[in-house]
Amino acid sequence: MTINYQQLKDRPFAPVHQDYSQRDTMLYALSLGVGNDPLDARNLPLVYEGMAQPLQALPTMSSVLGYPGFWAKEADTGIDWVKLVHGEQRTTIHQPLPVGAKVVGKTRITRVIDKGAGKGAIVVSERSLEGEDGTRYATLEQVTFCRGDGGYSEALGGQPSDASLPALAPTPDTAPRWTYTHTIRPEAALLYRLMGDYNPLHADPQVAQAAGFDKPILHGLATYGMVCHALVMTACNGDASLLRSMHARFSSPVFPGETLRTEVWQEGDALQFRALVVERGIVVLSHGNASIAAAQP
Ligand SMILES: CCCCCCC[C@@H](O)CC(=O)SCCNC(=O)CCNC(=O)[C@H](O)C(C)(C)COP(=O)(O)OP(=O)(O)OC[C@H]1O[C@@H](n2cnc3c(N)ncnc32)[C@H](O)[C@@H]1OP(=O)(O)O
Repeated sequence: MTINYQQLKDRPFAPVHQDYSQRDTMLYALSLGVGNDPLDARNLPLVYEGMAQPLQALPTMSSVLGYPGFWAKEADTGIDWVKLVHGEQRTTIHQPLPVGAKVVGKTRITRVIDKGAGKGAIVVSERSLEGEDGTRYATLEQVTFCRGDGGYSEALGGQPSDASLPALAPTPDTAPRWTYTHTIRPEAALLYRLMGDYNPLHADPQVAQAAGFDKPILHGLATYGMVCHALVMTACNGDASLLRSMHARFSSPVFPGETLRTEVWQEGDALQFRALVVERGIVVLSHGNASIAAAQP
């Protein structure tokens, strides 16, 4: 299998229409473990519709709506799908997501980048998430690191390679303003895949081993959703509607059952963040940059 640059750039994606309800919104949050700390009532408006504060959708729910599925597995892509991992996710929020709506996701591939033989290739796709009434909710950029596809530009008589996305700033060396800890349930990946990413890497031990991991790893977007929850609980003081953008790099795999600690820095409306696995002491999500609607006290 070899990536065909032009075929990939031109790959058509049918618009994905989705009608989701407040039950889906609560299930999304529950799949990330929201609510497993019953003593923190600020979590309840994300998972329970009966509070005085109305139910809210976590902003990263946009990453599972209008999602085109695990299309990299289709033979026409030429991608060695077993070896791919999610590299980065960048989300720009135009309007807070309703807790239920009819939406449509429109996906296109914007960049294909050769990192060199033995290193990998990067595929960047962009999805516009819109309401069926034309409201723009979010623009999502997904960076896929295709570990098995490096050196494609030398194949097929020579192929182009696009410029990389602008680099994300690393987090500061100073102490973070906030930390927030999530206990990741052992079955978290089996639950999260039901949000629409059925990549067997997250469920099947044999596929995980073929990809070079001891066991199935957690979806990058599950870690991303947990970190978004941490941002909402800290810098947004529980108000999910304040988040305006959230960009981050997946720097190392996370395994279900581990403990995730998110660290957050704030300067005015700009946030920086990263997340570590406590048991192994390693950074798993880095280069986190976000913005919020107004500086919080
Ligand atoms: C297409 C269909 C869509 C499908 C979407 C995804 C579907 C999901 O089901 C899949 C998942 O959720 S996988 C789980 C989440 N992701 C991960 O666990 C990946 C963790 N990260 C890694 O393993 C390494 O960082 C790794 C392997 C990514 C890179 O490590 P190294 O090879 O050691 O990289 P390094 O030598 O440090 O750098 C080489 C060049 O690559 C750039 N880079 C590094 N990490 C990156 C990352 N995470 N994302 C994007 N680019 C990255 C570096 O900047 C460097 O670039 P340059 O040579 O230009 O300086």
